[in-house]
Amino acid sequence: MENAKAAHINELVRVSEGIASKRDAIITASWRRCVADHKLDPTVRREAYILPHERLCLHRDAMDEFLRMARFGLEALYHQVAGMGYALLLTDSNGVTVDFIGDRASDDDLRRTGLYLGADWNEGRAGTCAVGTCIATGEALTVHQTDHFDATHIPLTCTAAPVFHSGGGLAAVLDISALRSPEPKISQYLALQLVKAYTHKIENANLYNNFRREWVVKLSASQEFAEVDPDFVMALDGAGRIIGFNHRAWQLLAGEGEGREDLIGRSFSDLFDCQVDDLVRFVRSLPTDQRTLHLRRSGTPLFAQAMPPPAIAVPRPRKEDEGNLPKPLQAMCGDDPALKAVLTRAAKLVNTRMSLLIHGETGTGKEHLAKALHQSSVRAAKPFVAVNCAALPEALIESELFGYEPGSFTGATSRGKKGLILEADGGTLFLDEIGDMPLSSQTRLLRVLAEREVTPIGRTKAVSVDVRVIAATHRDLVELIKAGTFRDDLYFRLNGAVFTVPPLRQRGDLDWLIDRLLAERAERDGIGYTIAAPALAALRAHGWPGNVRELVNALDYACAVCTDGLIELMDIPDPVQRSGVFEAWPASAPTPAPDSADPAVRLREVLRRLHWNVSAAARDMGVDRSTIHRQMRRFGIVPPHRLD
Ligand SMILES: Nc1ncnc2c1ncn2[C@@H]1O[C@H](COP(=O)(O)OP(=O)(O)OP(=O)(O)O)[C@@H](O)[C@H]1O
Repeated sequence: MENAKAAHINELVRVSEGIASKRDAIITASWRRCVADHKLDPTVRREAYILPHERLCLHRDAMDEFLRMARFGLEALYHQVAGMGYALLLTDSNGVTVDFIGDRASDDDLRRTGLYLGADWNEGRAGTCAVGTCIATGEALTVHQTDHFDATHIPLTCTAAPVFHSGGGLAAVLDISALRSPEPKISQYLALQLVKAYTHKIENANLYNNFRREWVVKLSASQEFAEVDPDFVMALDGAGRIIGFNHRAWQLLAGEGEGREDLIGRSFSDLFDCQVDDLVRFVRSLPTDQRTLHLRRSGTPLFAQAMPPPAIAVPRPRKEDEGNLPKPLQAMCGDDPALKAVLTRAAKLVNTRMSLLIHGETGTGKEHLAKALHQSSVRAAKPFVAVNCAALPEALIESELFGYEPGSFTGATSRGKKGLILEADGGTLFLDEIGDMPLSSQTRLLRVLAEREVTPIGRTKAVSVDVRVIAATHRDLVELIKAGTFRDDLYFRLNGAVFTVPPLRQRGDLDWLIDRLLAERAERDGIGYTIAAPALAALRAHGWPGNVRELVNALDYACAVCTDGLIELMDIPDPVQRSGVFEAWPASAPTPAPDSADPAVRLREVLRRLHWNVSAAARDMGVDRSTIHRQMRRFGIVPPHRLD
């Protein structure tokens, strides 16, 4: 045995030095990666590494819902191979074994060799192995006996295949391994086919689970299999765009050089000779042998089955919905075409259960819009519950949102807590600053959205809940997804429809808004307000970085300090007066003497503070980058790196 290990190490060294080998290319490429990239020494043997229990729990918690769903697939596969000496491992995308089924009689051997719960099979740690190399390449493969990099693993045969998320990223790896096997690698051929078949089943189950309320289209070359075991599965939103897919669908549809994520958002009718509205025919009206559609690129015919979203009882639109906007939405804007278009589209969705996502800078009125949507809907008589995800401490967010049973954790009150989601039952839950929600809460929120159930902390049984979720953010969620701090599956659930509330400086109805807010204050205070021309000019000239909130505050201040209801320039808050001058500064004006209230000095200060980053300064001052550039030219401000 020691000789075999020595020969193995010799071969590894030769291959890593570039000498050709008869082994599969995927194996030799991995050996070279282990030496060149992972800096593993072929002569050093490493025992299997099993994560401590607490760390394993973190890995398991992060994919809790997926694990529950995949368990059935694991058990079904284990039944197929029971008695043949195989153990089954499901690892996360880092190679940590988060689920495991093995023969109890071999428990000690399995644990020692790392075929066990908590074992880390990342290629960087374990060397060439089925799980690690599958993660590194995205390919299904068998790593048989001396294919392993580390001589410690030579007795094993391991076969693994990737399981992808319905949004494209790697979700998990399914592995089937044995402590002993015949020498020829071909002996594992059936194991490879089985693992591939089960990863496909798990992917499909995950997709159906994630998109229970969307159109799901199943396609197969066989009429009989389209329903029961389709090859290609896709989820579509109401506009017919792809929002989820299985790996085979990606292989079928992706163009040259396209990544998995590129398929998201593609129009179904661009890829197939079929519109989303035609899918209804594939549900029941056509005989099964006529339920075919064709791939546009190649003309390939495929049999189709479609699962429609569950029917939602939408009450007949009220009279006012038919032409004009519902009153609460109407009250949000004057004659601004961009905002009007947003409100008109939103009005059509008030009574759907679709989750909505509202984008916009701070203070633009995202919560105001969410409330107006709630008040315009049939849920108006039920609660509107707003949660600021950024303001809730991470430790409290779960108990605040999901509630808890009496005494379920240290610090829990003796009466327990209902939780904000259940408080909103029947009404609307507004999740402000959703981009700041911690990942663990995102996982639980996803389950609430998918299953319409909440499980309060300390309770084993879920409680069903009926909420309309509207989320808002001023952050770029796609960037957060790329950075790994926001779940892509939650994003796809939330963005049933996306609205962007324009910043106040871009709105064409500022005068209307000022009038409206003053009229509201007049009614509140029992006094009529008039605004003098210079004061109005200052309001018009301001950049409003704080948007409507800043305007509301400015007018509240002006109403409080003005005399006899006449708002003069001096009644406007200082910063607004000043930046009014700043914005309206004539191009030919002489450069003013330095003074901290001076716009040139202020701009220079902001730029210096933000290391001369024009975009950051524009954000800080609530104006466009072009305004900053223009004003730098006007005031002769030159960044230090351009001085020479
Ligand atoms: N169209 C509007 N008409 C009247 N008041 C408005 C309008 N839009 C916003 N407001 C008022 O402006 C203030 C800020 O609005 P809101 O809280 O909805 O903004 P937001 O975009 O949710 O802010 P943040 O991102 O900071 O949470 C509130 O006092 C709100 O009542």
